[in-house]
Amino acid sequence: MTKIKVCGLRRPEDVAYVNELKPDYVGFVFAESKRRVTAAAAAKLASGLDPAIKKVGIFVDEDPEVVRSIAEQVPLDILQFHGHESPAYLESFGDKEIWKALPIATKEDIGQMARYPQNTLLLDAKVSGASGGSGVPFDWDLLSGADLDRGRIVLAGGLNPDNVAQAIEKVRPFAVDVSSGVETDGFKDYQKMKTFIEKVRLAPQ
Ligand SMILES: O=C(O)c1ccccc1NCC(=O)[C@H](O)[C@H](O)COP(=O)(O)O
Repeated sequence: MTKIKVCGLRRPEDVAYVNELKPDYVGFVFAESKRRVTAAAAAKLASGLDPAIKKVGIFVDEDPEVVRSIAEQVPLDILQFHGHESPAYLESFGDKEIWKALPIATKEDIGQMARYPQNTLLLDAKVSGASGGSGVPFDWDLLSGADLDRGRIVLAGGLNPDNVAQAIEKVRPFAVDVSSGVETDGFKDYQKMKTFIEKVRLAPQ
């Protein structure tokens, strides 16, 4: 079954929605973003989460000491990096599970996948001026010929209830990641989240 990550939780209502709908992962954005949360706010939200839902912290070219400090305050299961982090930077977090985001717009971008053989890769749209959470899909056909069996692939970028089944059929990712596609006016929307999760669970696997 394709796993589901809902990214960008920032309100107690968002926690109530995911506790009911039970995606596999939720994300807290600690990078520059309209969805940014402080470590204290994320810790409070995380304390109310169903413990079966894994917590992912999102960072962009952050000082590793700041990442470590946030991971001490918030019980993060996974660190997700959306900047220019090198393999050595990622290795500095030891055994912690890491997801490395790669922005994709061209076939050349696919070549970056080989740089990170150890990590789960999150393939996202490359959008000028945004590190993630843009709500824009990339051309999934760019992945034809890519080594999608190299390890876990998380598909992100502009997924929504209307396109997620097609995305799963085409890419067969380990997980799908959504943020903008389950929002209305910049806030998480219960009905969209519910429909998105239903579409994933009903998609032929
Ligand atoms: O969501 C953000 O605002 C964000 C900002 C900076 C770096 C990463 C960010 N999000 C990371 C995610 O995992 C998003 O879910 C992913 O980029 C997909 O977002 P969307 O296209 O809005 O579904």
